[in-house]
Amino acid sequence: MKIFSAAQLYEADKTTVEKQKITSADLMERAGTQIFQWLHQRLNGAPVPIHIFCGIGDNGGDGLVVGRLLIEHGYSVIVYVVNCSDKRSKNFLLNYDKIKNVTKNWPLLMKGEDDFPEINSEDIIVDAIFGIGLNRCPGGWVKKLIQYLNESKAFKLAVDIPSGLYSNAPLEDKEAVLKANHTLTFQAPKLAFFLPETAVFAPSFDVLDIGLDLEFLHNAEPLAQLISKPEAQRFYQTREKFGHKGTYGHALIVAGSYGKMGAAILSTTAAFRIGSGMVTAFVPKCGYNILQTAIPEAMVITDNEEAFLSDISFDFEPSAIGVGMGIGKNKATVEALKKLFTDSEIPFVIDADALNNISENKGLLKLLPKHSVLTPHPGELKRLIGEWKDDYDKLEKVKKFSEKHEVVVVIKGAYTITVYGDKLYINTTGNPGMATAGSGDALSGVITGLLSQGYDPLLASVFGVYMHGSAGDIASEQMGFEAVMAGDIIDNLGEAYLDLFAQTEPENESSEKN
Ligand SMILES: NC(=O)C1=CN([C@@H]2O[C@H](COP(=O)(O)OP(=O)(O)OC[C@H]3O[C@@H](n4cnc5c(N)ncnc54)[C@H](OP(=O)(O)O)[C@@H]3O)[C@@H](O)[C@H]2O)[C@@H](O)CC1
Ligand SMILES: Nc1ncnc2c1ncn2[C@@H]1O[C@H](COP(=O)(O)OP(=O)(O)O)[C@@H](O)[C@H]1O
Ligand SMILES: [K+]
Repeated sequence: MKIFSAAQLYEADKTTVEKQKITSADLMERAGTQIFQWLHQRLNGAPVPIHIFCGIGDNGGDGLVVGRLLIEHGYSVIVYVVNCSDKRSKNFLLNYDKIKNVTKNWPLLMKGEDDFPEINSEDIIVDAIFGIGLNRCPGGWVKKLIQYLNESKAFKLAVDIPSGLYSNAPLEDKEAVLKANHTLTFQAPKLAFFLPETAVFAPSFDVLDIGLDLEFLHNAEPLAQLISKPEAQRFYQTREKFGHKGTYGHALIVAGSYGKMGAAILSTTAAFRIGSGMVTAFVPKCGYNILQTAIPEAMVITDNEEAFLSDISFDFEPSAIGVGMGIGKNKATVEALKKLFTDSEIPFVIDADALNNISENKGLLKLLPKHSVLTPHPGELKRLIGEWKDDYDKLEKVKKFSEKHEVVVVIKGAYTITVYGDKLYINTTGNPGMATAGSGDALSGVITGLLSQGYDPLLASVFGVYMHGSAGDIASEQMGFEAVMAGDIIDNLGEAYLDLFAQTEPENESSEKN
């Protein structure tokens, strides 16, 4: 699924009106009707008070449509107009008139703090104050209203986007954004829903299809691609009936040091579980018995040093190399990395201490084979590219870094974002159960294992991140977030493959669940 900018959505809106020969009011009616249906399906006529806060633009117009339809269906509705300006939009005015036909309780005009209503915790708040047309940070009493609503325990449903959030620009004041419990967004999710600083305001959302022109949406270059099951299914490469272990490559995992041999075990196992034909672990001497005992399927080569890596030499040609998990920052290890990067031509997966060593010895970057995959968590990324002002600045810096060094960068997080050149791929699987030691080691093993099977570096990254998250989701469903350990993610990679093509109940066609 594509993520578009606010400007592109306005353009899509315009094209749709022209091509479908409808008015923009018709489009607003579609949007409002979808929100109404979502609520109606869940409330089923329940007499719960619904407070709808409408701004004076088209987002407010949507709120008025929802209000009218709810009133027509007998719901207990109070509509407020957050009267922050006299410049009301055409479609706001049209729907302001229309709502007067269905109720004697005209919308309440709010002009300041004295007008803030009492809201009970069992009530529902619909936030239609600002949508993607927000053009400055909310201030004055409107900011206070947002804070007032945030303090309420009532369920908060945002229309299109939580008010105060820009769809694709940095946050100015986090005190001036509505903290929605759920957001119903039109046609395409907004970039702000996926970035750490802003995603907290839209922790869950549904995308409502309002029938914007498909040709326009198809041809428009998105800000980012969202990777869900349909995309992952397209990336999957079928296992051949007559394939043998050589067909699926020989991955080399260069990992571990004294006290951190678990990292090598996790990555090696993950490379196997994702489908590598053969996996060799390269570890310091102290890891020999540990690896051979923990993973009998793996071959093991040891360094001359007992406790850390000093010379990474091997006598076969791996089809992919994953390096860095738990290797530490010994000087000899940095030299060993230098030689490894210089001698190899195939793309690497670079993780953990290999990233930290690169950050401290930037010359190593130049030695990396093109299209290598770097998998930093936010701390490692900061060491690699320096501080950023905000999430958007971070993305721009990573794009530049990716272009300059011709590498894929996987920014790990709740929504992991893979960056390649100026393209962004946002993953949708994964959960807080995965915030546990070693889950990153599992991911680097997964990506290395996919590379070894012939997936190209970008596909291996995007598909690997999806599968790793999906395995984490299955593990969490089985045992709850808290109990998940990295090994459980790896153990469920097989289930994640099965889930990729499992038959499921058809979803409501008009909405995509997040
Ligand atoms: N595009 C689509 O496909 C469809 C879009 N639809 C809906 O339209 C929504 C976009 O509507 P929109 O363009 O009218 O903008 P909106 O978000 O209501 O806000 C603009 C108003 O707020 C004001 N304002 C802004 N910032 C402010 C501030 N800090 N403090 C105070 N005022 C501020 C600004 O005032 P001004 O700058 O003119 O003073 C202006 O009046 C979109 O999110 C979706 O819900 C659907 O109906 C159909 C399909
Ligand atoms: N809240 C979360 N939601 C989804 N995925 C998460 C969450 N927290 C962590 N993860 C995933 O778990 C992995 C953690 O990696 P990392 O921080 O390198 O762990 P470690 O260094 O312990 O191996 C990443 O793939 C990250 O995306
Ligand atoms: K809103």
